[in-house]
This record gives sequence, C-alpha cells and structure tokens, in this order.
Amino acid sequence: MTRVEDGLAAARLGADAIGLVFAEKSPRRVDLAAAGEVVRALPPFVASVALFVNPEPVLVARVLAEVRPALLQFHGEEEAAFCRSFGSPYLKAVRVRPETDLLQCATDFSDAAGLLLDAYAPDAHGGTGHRFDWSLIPADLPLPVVLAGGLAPGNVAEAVRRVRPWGVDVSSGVEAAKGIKDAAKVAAFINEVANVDLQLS
Ligand SMILES: O=C(O)c1ccccc1N[C@@H]1O[C@H](COP(=O)(O)O)[C@@H](O)[C@H]1O
Repeated sequence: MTRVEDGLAAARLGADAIGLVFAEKSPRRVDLAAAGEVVRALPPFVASVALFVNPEPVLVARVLAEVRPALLQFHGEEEAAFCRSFGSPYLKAVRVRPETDLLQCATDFSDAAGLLLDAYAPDAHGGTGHRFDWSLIPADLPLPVVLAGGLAPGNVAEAVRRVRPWGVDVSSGVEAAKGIKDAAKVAAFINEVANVDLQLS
C-alpha cells in the first residue's frame, strides 16, 4: 500500500493485513511519512506488515519507531539472527524453486511467525506476479505458511484448496498500476478466499 485510501478500502473489504514496501528498487516503495499515514488510518485488528530486501538495520529501526508495523517481512538473503535482532515478529520470505529445502528453511527460521512462500525470479526479490509449483511445498512444514506469488482473483481459490496456507498475500494481482490497488480486484480476491469450500470435517 502506498495510499491511505487503498489501505482503508482493503480493510473495509476484509483484509487481515496490508503491506508496506521499503525495498530500495521496488516500484511500490513507500516513504516513512506516507507509510505512517497508512498505518495510522487502519481500523483495529488490521495488521500492517513492513517489507524489506536486505535492509540496513538503521532503516528497519526507523520504520519500527516511526511507522510501528505489527510485523516485519524479509525478502532478501537475511539470516535468522538478523531477522530476530529487531525484537519484532517477522515473516521470512522464501523464493521457492525445485532445489529449495523448505524443511531446512523452517529449521533455520524456527522463531519466525511464518514462512512467506513466493516464486523464484533471478532478477527480483518479489512482486513479480509469477507463481510457482505449489507441489514443492511439503505438507508437514512446521511453520505457518503464507502463500504468495502470482496470486489473483482467478487462481486464489485453487491455491487455498491445494496448499491450505495460513494466509494468502497478493500484490500485483490486485493492482490498477504499480503501487495503486484496484478496489474491485481486491474485493474479488477476498470474496474468492472467503468462499472457498475446504470441506473441513
Ligand atoms: O512488491 C514489490 O515490489 C516487492 C519488492 C520486493 C520484495 C517483495 C515485493 N512484493 C511482495 O512479493 C510477494 C509476491 O507479489 P506478487 O503478488 O507476485 O506481485 C508479495 O509478498 C508482495 O508483497
């Protein structure tokens, strides 16, 4: 989210959380002042998540102090000691390809709030709109999974049925333009998730 109105619209439509990108090269990058406005406008119980790619510790510290996100999300090559060094709950993003050992990732980041599983792309750390082969996700991962990567209203129901993640994360699949959300697409996405029949017994 780069705009208060997009954050509020997502919250009203039922999003559990919104993301703020602080990655240097992202077209969705938001500055601290705008991010703070988005977070302060959110209603109760809607979480804010600050995304980073190999950040300088001072940036994370400033974001925590000035924006006060509920969660940190690391999309780069950060190690667990770095992720936990801020004393805030975090998600570790893993870009999945066939050789990725997700059970080892869960061990390495055992104190993470969860693993965010995204598509691997050689030239980007996220926000690519690419999906990955969901069958690469072991059924017995000992951490909550947040599924990301190329999700959109047209495929999220299938993703939820097949992967049964703790949460789903979408960026480019619900945009009108980079950094600008399309409320109709956000509504369609959330509606699809809400209506998945998981046939729980
Ligand atoms: O959105 C970005 O520009 C971005 C940049 C660097 C790291 C992560 C980024 N976005 C996150 O990537 C995943 C997947 O996005 P998409 O739905 O495939 O576009 C998601 O967590 C985004 O928030």
